[in-house]
Amino acid sequence: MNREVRIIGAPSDYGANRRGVDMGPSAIRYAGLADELERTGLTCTDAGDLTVPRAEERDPEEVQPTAGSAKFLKETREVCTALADEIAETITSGSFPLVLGGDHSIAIGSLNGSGRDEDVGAIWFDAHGDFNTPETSPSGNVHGMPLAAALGYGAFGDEPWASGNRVSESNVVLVGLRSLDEREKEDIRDSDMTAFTMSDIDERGTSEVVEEALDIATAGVDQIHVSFDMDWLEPNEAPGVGTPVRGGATYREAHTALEAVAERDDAEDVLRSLEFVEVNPVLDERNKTAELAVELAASALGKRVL
Ligand SMILES: NC(=[NH2+])NCCC[C@H](N)C(=O)O
Ligand SMILES: [Mn+2]
Ligand SMILES: [Mn+2]
Repeated sequence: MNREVRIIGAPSDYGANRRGVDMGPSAIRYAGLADELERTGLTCTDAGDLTVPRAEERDPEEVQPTAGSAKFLKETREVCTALADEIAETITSGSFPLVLGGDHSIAIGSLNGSGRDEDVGAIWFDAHGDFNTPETSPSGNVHGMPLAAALGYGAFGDEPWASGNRVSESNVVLVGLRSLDEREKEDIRDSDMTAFTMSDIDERGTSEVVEEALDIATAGVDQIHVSFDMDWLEPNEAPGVGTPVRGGATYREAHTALEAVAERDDAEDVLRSLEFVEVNPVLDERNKTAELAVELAASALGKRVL
């Protein structure tokens, strides 16, 4: 990474069913993000946190799980619009946006900001597909919907964020899936995205899968957004997440994956923006998950063992 890194906190928990993920950005900063990036040889500035509507004012009705809806859409729109603007400005100014979530709903803003002026691809490291729509979601939680939202599926087709970006669907690659809802499976299969499951990683190995993901994500576009959900990892490595799923990536696989991203970026300048989401300090063990996010951010941005 040869650009100045600009840290942007997006402390929203409106897309998740468990509170606490709004404290993710502080936990990651507290775990030493800026120092670690500087030790890696990067210059970085911290833009602070975006303003998020006050949780105290949330509608208690919307806190209940409701299939076939999208909870806190107004608040999510507000956060994502601000985030998209911040990312687009950061890129225009020649810096590199490193976004700290917050739950994964903030990625609607990240994809919009990253894909505002240019066709972009995306790699999505996640246990989940995050491809539900308000119609298909079993939970109503928008953190299970950001890819469908940014690409304008279902009721999201009417949202300004669907037409407001140039994310190219055939350049979107999901990596390491292991928990999908039934309708979501069908919709991923029917989409133009590419999906690699945890079984693909078991059979072929992390390096090969991530190299292929990078080839697909960058085919015909210059740059990509990388979205990293901490629940991609095995829960014992990353206990501080709201929706843990067994059978995740190991500590070493996670570093391997992000080192591959960094190497490709070194050679071809492919990284346009990067985010780490779903760190929930309330559920964490002594900030372990935030500390891991710091390590992984450094790997993605060029830290090497030797
Ligand atoms: N970003 C996440 N952790 N997403 C979890 C989504 C879980 C489930 N598929 C849902 O729609 O509710
Ligand atoms: Mn996710
Ligand atoms: Mn997830």
